[in-house]
Amino acid sequence: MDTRGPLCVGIDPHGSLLTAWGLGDDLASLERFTRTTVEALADRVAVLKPQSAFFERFGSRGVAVLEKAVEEARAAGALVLMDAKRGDIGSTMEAYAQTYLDKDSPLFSDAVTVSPYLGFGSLRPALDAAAVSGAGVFVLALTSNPEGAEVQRVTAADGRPLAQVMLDHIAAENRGAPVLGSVGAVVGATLGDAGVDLAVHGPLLAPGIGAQGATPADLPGVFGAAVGNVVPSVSRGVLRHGPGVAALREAAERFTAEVRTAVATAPDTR
Ligand SMILES: O=c1ccn([C@@H]2O[C@H](COP(=O)(O)O)[C@@H](O)[C@H]2O)c(=O)[nH]1
Repeated sequence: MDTRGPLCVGIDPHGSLLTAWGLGDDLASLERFTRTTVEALADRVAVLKPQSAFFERFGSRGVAVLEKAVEEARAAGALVLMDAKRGDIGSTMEAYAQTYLDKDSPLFSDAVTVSPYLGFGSLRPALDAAAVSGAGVFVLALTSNPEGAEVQRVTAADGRPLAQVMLDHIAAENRGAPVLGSVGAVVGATLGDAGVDLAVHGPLLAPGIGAQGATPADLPGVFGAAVGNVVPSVSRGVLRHGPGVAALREAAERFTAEVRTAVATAPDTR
Protein backbone atom coordinates (compact mmCIF):
# COMPACT_ATOMS: atom_id res chain seq x y z
CA MET A 1 0.00 0.00 0.00
CA ASP A 2 2.89 2.36 0.71
CA THR A 3 4.35 1.93 -2.76
CA ARG A 4 1.24 1.33 -4.83
CA GLY A 5 -1.47 3.23 -2.97
CA PRO A 6 -4.23 1.64 -0.91
CA LEU A 7 -6.68 0.55 -3.60
CA CYS A 8 -8.09 -2.96 -3.80
CA VAL A 9 -9.74 -3.83 -7.10
CA GLY A 10 -12.20 -6.68 -7.15
CA ILE A 11 -12.26 -9.23 -9.96
CA ASP A 12 -15.98 -9.85 -10.26
CA PRO A 13 -16.80 -11.36 -13.65
CA HIS A 14 -20.55 -10.69 -13.55
CA GLY A 15 -22.42 -12.05 -16.58
CA SER A 16 -23.48 -8.48 -17.36
CA LEU A 17 -19.87 -7.29 -17.35
CA LEU A 18 -18.80 -10.11 -19.66
CA THR A 19 -21.54 -8.96 -22.04
CA ALA A 20 -20.52 -5.30 -21.69
CA TRP A 21 -16.97 -6.31 -22.63
CA GLY A 22 -18.32 -7.89 -25.83
CA LEU A 23 -17.79 -11.39 -24.45
CA GLY A 24 -20.15 -14.29 -23.88
CA ASP A 25 -21.24 -15.78 -20.59
CA ASP A 26 -18.98 -18.80 -20.95
CA LEU A 27 -15.71 -20.24 -19.72
CA ALA A 28 -13.50 -18.80 -22.47
CA SER A 29 -14.93 -15.35 -21.75
CA LEU A 30 -14.36 -15.77 -18.03
CA GLU A 31 -10.75 -16.64 -18.78
CA ARG A 32 -10.31 -13.65 -21.12
CA PHE A 33 -11.92 -11.20 -18.69
CA THR A 34 -9.80 -12.43 -15.80
CA ARG A 35 -6.55 -12.47 -17.77
CA THR A 36 -7.15 -8.92 -19.01
CA THR A 37 -7.91 -7.62 -15.53
CA VAL A 38 -4.83 -9.24 -14.05
CA GLU A 39 -2.66 -7.98 -16.91
CA ALA A 40 -4.01 -4.45 -16.50
CA LEU A 41 -3.77 -4.14 -12.75
CA ALA A 42 -1.64 -6.74 -10.99
CA ASP A 43 1.59 -4.83 -11.50
CA ARG A 44 0.19 -1.60 -10.07
CA VAL A 45 -2.58 -1.94 -7.49
CA ALA A 46 -1.85 -3.09 -3.96
CA VAL A 47 -4.58 -5.72 -3.78
CA LEU A 48 -6.65 -7.73 -6.23
CA LYS A 49 -9.74 -9.34 -4.76
CA PRO A 50 -11.23 -12.12 -6.86
CA GLN A 51 -14.84 -12.84 -5.97
CA SER A 52 -14.82 -16.63 -5.76
CA ALA A 53 -18.54 -16.97 -6.51
CA PHE A 54 -18.18 -15.74 -10.07
CA PHE A 55 -15.60 -18.45 -10.78
CA GLU A 56 -17.37 -21.23 -8.90
CA ARG A 57 -20.46 -20.80 -11.04
CA PHE A 58 -18.47 -22.31 -13.93
CA GLY A 59 -17.58 -25.38 -11.83
CA SER A 60 -14.12 -26.90 -11.66
CA ARG A 61 -13.03 -25.17 -14.88
CA GLY A 62 -13.96 -21.81 -13.40
CA VAL A 63 -11.96 -22.62 -10.29
CA ALA A 64 -9.00 -23.46 -12.54
CA VAL A 65 -9.26 -19.96 -14.04
CA LEU A 66 -9.27 -18.59 -10.51
CA GLU A 67 -6.17 -20.58 -9.57
CA LYS A 68 -4.30 -19.20 -12.56
CA ALA A 69 -5.39 -15.66 -11.73
CA VAL A 70 -4.16 -16.01 -8.16
CA GLU A 71 -0.79 -17.27 -9.32
CA GLU A 72 -0.33 -14.59 -11.99
CA ALA A 73 -1.51 -11.73 -9.83
CA ARG A 74 0.85 -12.70 -7.02
CA ALA A 75 3.72 -13.14 -9.46
CA ALA A 76 3.11 -9.58 -10.69
CA GLY A 77 3.38 -8.26 -7.15
CA ALA A 78 -0.24 -7.75 -6.13
CA LEU A 79 -1.53 -9.12 -2.87
CA VAL A 80 -4.45 -11.45 -3.53
CA LEU A 81 -7.39 -11.25 -1.19
CA MET A 82 -9.74 -14.12 -1.92
CA ASP A 83 -13.30 -12.96 -1.35
CA ALA A 84 -14.82 -16.30 -0.41
CA LYS A 85 -16.60 -15.28 2.83
CA ARG A 86 -16.18 -18.69 4.33
CA GLY A 87 -17.67 -19.49 7.71
CA ASP A 88 -18.58 -22.83 9.26
CA ILE A 89 -18.07 -24.97 12.33
CA GLY A 90 -14.42 -25.20 13.30
CA SER A 91 -13.79 -28.66 11.86
CA THR A 92 -14.98 -27.51 8.44
CA MET A 93 -13.16 -24.19 8.75
CA GLU A 94 -10.05 -26.34 8.97
CA ALA A 95 -10.66 -27.47 5.37
CA TYR A 96 -11.32 -23.92 4.20
CA ALA A 97 -8.12 -22.85 5.90
CA GLN A 98 -6.23 -25.57 4.01
CA THR A 99 -7.79 -24.34 0.76
CA TYR A 100 -6.90 -20.67 1.02
CA LEU A 101 -4.20 -20.35 3.64
CA ASP A 102 -1.93 -23.35 3.18
CA LYS A 103 1.04 -22.41 1.04
CA ASP A 104 0.85 -25.75 -0.83
CA SER A 105 -2.71 -25.16 -2.00
CA PRO A 106 -3.30 -23.99 -5.59
CA LEU A 107 -5.69 -21.38 -4.19
CA PHE A 108 -3.28 -20.07 -1.56
CA SER A 109 -3.97 -16.37 -1.20
CA ASP A 110 -2.43 -13.57 0.80
CA ALA A 111 -5.70 -13.27 2.67
CA VAL A 112 -9.26 -14.56 2.63
CA THR A 113 -12.57 -13.11 3.77
CA VAL A 114 -14.39 -15.09 6.45
CA SER A 115 -17.71 -14.78 8.26
CA PRO A 116 -17.65 -14.85 12.08
CA TYR A 117 -21.39 -15.21 12.45
CA LEU A 118 -21.09 -18.87 13.47
CA GLY A 119 -19.11 -17.52 16.41
CA PHE A 120 -15.71 -15.88 16.28
CA GLY A 121 -14.08 -18.95 17.84
CA SER A 122 -15.14 -21.06 14.84
CA LEU A 123 -12.60 -19.08 12.80
CA ARG A 124 -9.67 -20.35 14.87
CA PRO A 125 -8.36 -22.79 12.20
CA ALA A 126 -8.21 -19.97 9.66
CA LEU A 127 -6.56 -17.57 12.11
CA ASP A 128 -3.97 -20.18 13.02
CA ALA A 129 -3.29 -21.19 9.41
CA ALA A 130 -2.87 -17.54 8.40
CA ALA A 131 -0.36 -17.03 11.19
CA VAL A 132 1.66 -20.06 10.07
CA SER A 133 1.69 -18.95 6.41
CA GLY A 134 2.29 -15.26 7.00
CA ALA A 135 -1.11 -14.61 5.42
CA GLY A 136 -4.14 -12.66 6.63
CA VAL A 137 -7.82 -13.01 7.34
CA PHE A 138 -10.48 -10.35 6.80
CA VAL A 139 -13.42 -10.88 9.12
CA LEU A 140 -16.87 -9.56 8.18
CA ALA A 141 -17.93 -7.01 10.77
CA LEU A 142 -20.35 -4.51 9.20
CA THR A 143 -21.04 -5.41 5.61
CA SER A 144 -21.89 -2.90 2.90
CA ASN A 145 -25.35 -4.33 2.12
CA PRO A 146 -28.38 -2.80 3.87
CA GLU A 147 -29.62 -6.24 5.00
CA GLY A 148 -26.52 -6.84 7.13
CA ALA A 149 -27.68 -4.52 9.91
CA GLU A 150 -30.47 -6.84 11.14
CA VAL A 151 -27.78 -9.28 12.25
CA GLN A 152 -24.67 -7.19 12.73
CA ARG A 153 -26.28 -4.31 14.71
CA VAL A 154 -28.18 -6.59 17.07
CA THR A 155 -27.30 -5.99 20.71
CA ALA A 156 -25.38 -8.85 22.27
CA ALA A 157 -26.05 -10.07 25.83
CA ASP A 158 -23.39 -7.71 27.22
CA GLY A 159 -24.89 -4.65 25.51
CA ARG A 160 -22.44 -4.34 22.65
CA PRO A 161 -23.64 -4.44 19.03
CA LEU A 162 -22.74 -7.84 17.58
CA ALA A 163 -20.40 -6.19 15.06
CA GLN A 164 -18.54 -4.57 17.96
CA VAL A 165 -18.12 -7.98 19.59
CA MET A 166 -16.42 -9.16 16.38
CA LEU A 167 -14.30 -6.02 16.12
CA ASP A 168 -13.15 -6.49 19.72
CA HIS A 169 -12.17 -10.09 18.92
CA ILE A 170 -10.18 -8.82 15.94
CA ALA A 171 -8.44 -6.24 18.12
CA ALA A 172 -7.50 -8.98 20.59
CA GLU A 173 -5.99 -11.07 17.77
CA ASN A 174 -3.88 -8.14 16.62
CA ARG A 175 -2.72 -7.01 20.05
CA GLY A 176 1.04 -6.60 20.19
CA ALA A 177 1.54 -6.81 16.42
CA PRO A 178 4.07 -4.39 15.02
CA VAL A 179 2.53 -1.80 12.66
CA LEU A 180 -0.79 -3.56 11.93
CA GLY A 181 -1.85 -7.10 12.69
CA SER A 182 -2.86 -9.61 10.02
CA VAL A 183 -6.49 -9.90 11.04
CA GLY A 184 -8.54 -7.29 9.22
CA ALA A 185 -12.17 -6.27 9.40
CA VAL A 186 -14.65 -5.77 6.58
CA VAL A 187 -16.61 -2.57 7.08
CA GLY A 188 -18.71 -1.21 4.22
CA ALA A 189 -17.93 2.20 2.78
CA THR A 190 -21.69 2.62 2.36
CA LEU A 191 -22.49 2.92 6.07
CA GLY A 192 -22.39 6.70 6.48
CA ASP A 193 -21.03 6.49 10.02
CA ALA A 194 -19.90 3.06 11.17
CA GLY A 195 -20.93 3.94 14.74
CA VAL A 196 -18.57 1.35 16.25
CA ASP A 197 -15.03 1.39 17.60
CA LEU A 198 -12.77 0.57 14.65
CA ALA A 199 -9.48 0.59 16.56
CA VAL A 200 -8.73 -3.04 15.69
CA HIS A 201 -5.05 -2.47 14.94
CA GLY A 202 -5.55 -4.17 11.59
CA PRO A 203 -6.49 -3.27 8.03
CA LEU A 204 -10.09 -2.29 7.31
CA LEU A 205 -11.42 -3.52 3.98
CA ALA A 206 -14.04 -1.07 2.71
CA PRO A 207 -16.17 -2.49 -0.11
CA GLY A 208 -19.11 -0.61 -1.56
CA ILE A 209 -17.31 2.11 -3.49
CA GLY A 210 -18.59 2.59 -7.03
CA ALA A 211 -21.57 0.46 -8.02
CA GLN A 212 -23.03 0.34 -4.48
CA GLY A 213 -23.00 4.13 -4.26
CA ALA A 214 -20.18 5.02 -1.87
CA THR A 215 -17.34 7.26 -3.01
CA PRO A 216 -13.81 7.78 -1.69
CA ALA A 217 -15.00 11.06 -0.18
CA ASP A 218 -17.28 9.05 2.13
CA LEU A 219 -14.37 7.21 3.78
CA PRO A 220 -13.47 9.79 6.46
CA GLY A 221 -17.10 9.96 7.59
CA VAL A 222 -17.38 6.18 7.90
CA PHE A 223 -13.96 5.45 9.40
CA GLY A 224 -13.04 8.61 11.32
CA ALA A 225 -9.61 8.37 12.92
CA ALA A 226 -9.13 4.87 11.49
CA VAL A 227 -9.30 6.09 7.88
CA GLY A 228 -5.53 5.66 7.46
CA ASN A 229 -5.94 1.89 7.87
CA VAL A 230 -8.60 1.55 5.19
CA VAL A 231 -8.18 -0.61 2.10
CA PRO A 232 -10.91 0.79 -0.17
CA SER A 233 -12.34 -1.79 -2.54
CA VAL A 234 -13.95 -1.24 -5.95
CA SER A 235 -15.03 -3.93 -8.38
CA ARG A 236 -17.63 -2.92 -10.99
CA GLY A 237 -16.63 0.75 -10.69
CA VAL A 238 -13.30 -0.14 -12.30
CA LEU A 239 -14.24 -3.21 -14.33
CA ARG A 240 -16.99 -1.42 -16.25
CA HIS A 241 -14.24 0.55 -18.01
CA GLY A 242 -12.89 -2.59 -19.70
CA PRO A 243 -12.02 -4.37 -21.88
CA GLY A 244 -9.25 -1.90 -22.69
CA VAL A 245 -6.19 -2.29 -20.49
CA ALA A 246 -5.44 1.45 -20.57
CA ALA A 247 -8.98 2.38 -19.55
CA LEU A 248 -8.93 -0.11 -16.66
CA ARG A 249 -5.66 1.35 -15.46
CA GLU A 250 -6.96 4.92 -15.73
CA ALA A 251 -10.07 4.03 -13.73
CA ALA A 252 -7.97 2.46 -10.97
CA GLU A 253 -5.65 5.48 -10.96
CA ARG A 254 -8.62 7.84 -10.62
CA PHE A 255 -9.97 5.95 -7.62
CA THR A 256 -6.51 5.81 -6.06
CA ALA A 257 -6.08 9.57 -6.46
CA GLU A 258 -9.54 10.24 -5.00
CA VAL A 259 -8.81 7.99 -2.02
CA ARG A 260 -5.48 9.69 -1.39
CA THR A 261 -7.14 13.10 -1.44
CA ALA A 262 -9.94 11.96 0.86
CA VAL A 263 -7.50 10.48 3.38
CA ALA A 264 -5.05 13.40 3.24
CA THR A 265 -7.79 15.96 3.86
CA ALA A 266 -9.71 13.96 6.47
CA PRO A 267 -10.18 16.07 9.61
CA ASP A 268 -9.02 13.30 11.95
CA THR A 269 -5.78 12.49 10.12
CA ARG A 270 -4.46 15.97 9.29
O1 LIG B 1 -19.55 -6.08 2.89
C1 LIG B 1 -19.19 -6.51 1.80
C2 LIG B 1 -18.27 -7.52 1.67
C3 LIG B 1 -17.87 -7.90 0.44
N1 LIG B 1 -18.38 -7.33 -0.68
C4 LIG B 1 -17.90 -7.81 -1.99
O2 LIG B 1 -17.17 -6.76 -2.63
C5 LIG B 1 -17.49 -6.71 -4.00
C6 LIG B 1 -18.19 -5.41 -4.31
O3 LIG B 1 -18.37 -5.27 -5.70
P1 LIG B 1 -18.81 -3.88 -6.35
O4 LIG B 1 -18.96 -4.22 -7.79
O5 LIG B 1 -17.70 -2.89 -6.10
O6 LIG B 1 -20.09 -3.49 -5.72
C7 LIG B 1 -18.34 -7.94 -4.29
O7 LIG B 1 -17.51 -9.00 -4.66
C8 LIG B 1 -18.99 -8.22 -2.96
O8 LIG B 1 -19.31 -9.60 -2.80
C9 LIG B 1 -19.28 -6.32 -0.56
O9 LIG B 1 -19.75 -5.73 -1.56
N2 LIG B 1 -19.66 -5.93 0.68
